[in-house]
Amino acid sequence: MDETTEHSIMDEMGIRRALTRIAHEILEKNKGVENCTLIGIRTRGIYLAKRVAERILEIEGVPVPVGEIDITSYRDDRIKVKAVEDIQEGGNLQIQDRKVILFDDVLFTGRTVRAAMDALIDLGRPQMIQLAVLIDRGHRELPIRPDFVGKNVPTSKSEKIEVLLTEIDENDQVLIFQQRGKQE
Ligand SMILES: O=P(O)(O)OC[C@H]1O[C@H](OP(=O)(O)OP(=O)(O)O)[C@H](O)[C@@H]1O
Ligand SMILES: O=c1cc[nH]c(=O)[nH]1
Repeated sequence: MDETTEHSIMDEMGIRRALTRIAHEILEKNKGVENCTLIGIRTRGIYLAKRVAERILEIEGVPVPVGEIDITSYRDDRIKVKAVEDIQEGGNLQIQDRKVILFDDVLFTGRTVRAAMDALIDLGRPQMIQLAVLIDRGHRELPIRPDFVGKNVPTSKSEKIEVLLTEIDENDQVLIFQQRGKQE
């Protein structure tokens, strides 16, 4: 592995509290979740969206549709469109005229989110798009600002953030690394 000097900056409890707060903030900003659809960007954004939907159900007693988007093939100039799938029901999700809340684990340059927004707009015209991220590490290269943030983490460009989630990793944790060979 390239990375050295690893530090944990968020543990399981910290992630749980941040997602609970984001669930409350989504409910407050949207005055409920009527007409809202949560869409997670592969891979970990999907699990974050699912967890927040579970919190919203607990708090408000209202189910909110959750979908996923895989933008691997859209990054930068690639234009191929892939379907948004409903990971709860296995079918396609309607995003036309919906308030779409996009989820990703880390926001860095903003290129992934831009690609996701391009793909969504190709698929149908959402009423609006909001953005939720677990970690905002700065260094934006595009004018993109999240509406909901688990934790703002000032970083140098030579550092790397890694989000671990129990759905696919050994535990829930956020790590920061100094990448060897990269200048601060
Ligand atoms: O704002 P950006 O500069 O686009 O960076 C953020 C993206 O980087 C990571 O994905 P990555 O492409 O590293 O793939 P991964 O999800 O498989 O780690 C992360 O999951 C975000 O989607
Ligand atoms: O530090 C970073 C930057 C982009 N994407 C990540 O997952 N981590």
